[in-house]
Amino acid sequence: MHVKVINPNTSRDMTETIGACAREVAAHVTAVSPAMGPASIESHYDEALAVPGVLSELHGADAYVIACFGDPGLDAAREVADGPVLGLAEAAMHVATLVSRSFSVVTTLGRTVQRARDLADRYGCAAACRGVHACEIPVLDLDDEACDLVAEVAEAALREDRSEAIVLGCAGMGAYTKEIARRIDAPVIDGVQAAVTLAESLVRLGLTTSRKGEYAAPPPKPYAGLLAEFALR
Ligand SMILES: NC(=O)NC1=NC(=O)NC1=O
Repeated sequence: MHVKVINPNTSRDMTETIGACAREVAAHVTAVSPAMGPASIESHYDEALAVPGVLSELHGADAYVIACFGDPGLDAAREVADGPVLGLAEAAMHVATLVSRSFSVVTTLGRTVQRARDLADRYGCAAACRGVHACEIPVLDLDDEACDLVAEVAEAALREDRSEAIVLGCAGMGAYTKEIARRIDAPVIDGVQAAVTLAESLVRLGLTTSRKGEYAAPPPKPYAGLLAEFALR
């Protein structure tokens, strides 16, 4: 079973971190980053510019994970991938509802908070998502020292929201998962590990994206300019 984990940003260190987290829960994982895209994703603009690169990587595996908490390009990926596709937010939020009645999201910048709330609503998890809290830390500053800050925000989130679990709102936080769970004595869900595990489960169930309707293959048409190189068709 081969799961391809696609880091939509082009920061190699993050791709390494993401791959290491994924390999803790799955045997055959390839962690990649597209040749083109933003160094990190912290805005709608970054997210839009990350999608063509994500779509160009959807080949050569049994299942795919889009390893960014905004789930960039998830719906488009499901129209063209040859196996199931999971996003971090969707996977982590659903896993959180399997171990708690309510969860809080701890994310990077305040400007991405509403996006996380929108995704909770889209995935049917709005009632369980008691709050989204930002650490106000840029994605590429999520180094070892940042773990303390993320843990503090997680502890405060549980208290303020009266929630029962924490969803980490960035692929770059995955290395903190066990340490934060130890400090706050509550389940902490890393989207990378949740998505990889669910991806493998779908393959084991013999399930992939339905082609009946919204996720049917896109209608054939020309794609002009640079997109012609990346359009998977
Ligand atoms: N909320 C976030 O900042 N998400 C992310 N930006 C990235 O570049 N990767 C993420 O997971």
